Amino acid sequence: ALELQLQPFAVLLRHTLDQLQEKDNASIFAEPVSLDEVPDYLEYIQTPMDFLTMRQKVESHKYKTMDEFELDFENIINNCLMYNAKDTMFYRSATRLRDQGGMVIRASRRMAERVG
Ligand SMILES: CC(=O)c1c[nH]c2ccccc12
Repeated sequence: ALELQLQPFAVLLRHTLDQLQEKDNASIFAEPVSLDEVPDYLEYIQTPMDFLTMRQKVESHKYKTMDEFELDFENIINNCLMYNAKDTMFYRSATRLRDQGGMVIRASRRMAERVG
């Protein structure tokens, strides 16, 4: 497809994002944490991140490398591990997403090297 020629990296990141979001089956990372629901969130979390924001960054070509993309993904995880207590579904979902997502990103890195 023409798109693959013009923006192979964006296609790869979009596909990677789709695979990462499949691991978030409760969709707790799908959108920014609501500051209405969680008014104290920004007292604890300096750089909020979520999959919707990442998707917008992919579409606007904000990610130049897989490292930048992975930093935002790690941010989603670490924010959740910091804000939520260990005995919560949120905390456990973050550790599971970290483990399962790690494999997804490693595979995408290898693909990026090939497309490189
Ligand atoms: C990802 C995350 O931490 C959250 C996602 N939704 C939430 C609602 C209340 C408190 C935390 C959250």
